[in-house]
Amino acid sequence: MSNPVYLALDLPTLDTAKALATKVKSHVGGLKLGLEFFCAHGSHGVHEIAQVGLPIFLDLKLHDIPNTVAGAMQAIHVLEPAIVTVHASGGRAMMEDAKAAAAEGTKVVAVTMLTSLDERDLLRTGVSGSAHDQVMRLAELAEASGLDGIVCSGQEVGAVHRQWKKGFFVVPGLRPAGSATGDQKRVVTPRQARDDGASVLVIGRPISRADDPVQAARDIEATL
Ligand SMILES: O=C(O)c1cc(=O)[nH]c(=O)n1[C@@H]1O[C@H](COP(=O)(O)O)[C@@H](O)[C@H]1O
Repeated sequence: MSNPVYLALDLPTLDTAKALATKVKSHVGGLKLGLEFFCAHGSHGVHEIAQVGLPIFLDLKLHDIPNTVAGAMQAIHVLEPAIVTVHASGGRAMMEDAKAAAAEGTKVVAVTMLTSLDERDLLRTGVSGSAHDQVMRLAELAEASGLDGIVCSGQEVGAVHRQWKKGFFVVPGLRPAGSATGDQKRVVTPRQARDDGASVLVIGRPISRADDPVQAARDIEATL
């Protein structure tokens, strides 16, 4: 089985991101480039990181009217990402058009409820009920819209997997036992998420901020 860990390269410079990716590349299965990276380094940065030779997850979390999101999806064909994110709360038409505009080999997955939110945060956005119900509702909408899968926390992935057998599930908010959670609120261990059906494990700071990132990546790999 290939390594399910995608390393989140949320780092200040292109050089540090590329150096880290090169160092840990034998111990992770892919590289995730998010908003911080893309705003700073754009397409040029993505091409640079692609040279490391691992699949690229372009985490742009697109959320706009259908026409605009479809245009953005078309604009990134040239970057050949393995995975791209949109927000499920953008609605069915937006997700349908995003998938229709994506390149053939790109998986489009919908962010349901960010792992940095808990139920009190959800209520403040006007949504009452549990994180579980919110994720299940948006997962159903993403599946009906023809997407490949969703992003959710490890606390919900088991339930979503039981409901959507062939879905592709991206799980961030992962922390090895005993490590700092930082801004993440719905957290599980990488092993727990994998056992519950995660297809991809997104891990950033537990590797990138470790004193020895290679050892941290190896230690996580050994638990899987
Ligand atoms: O879409 C994501 O990747 C994502 C969704 C989500 O709900 N929570 C979440 O943390 N992420 C991303 O996953 C990564 C987690 O990083 P760490 O908390 O440092 O492991 C970051 O790059 C986030 O942007």
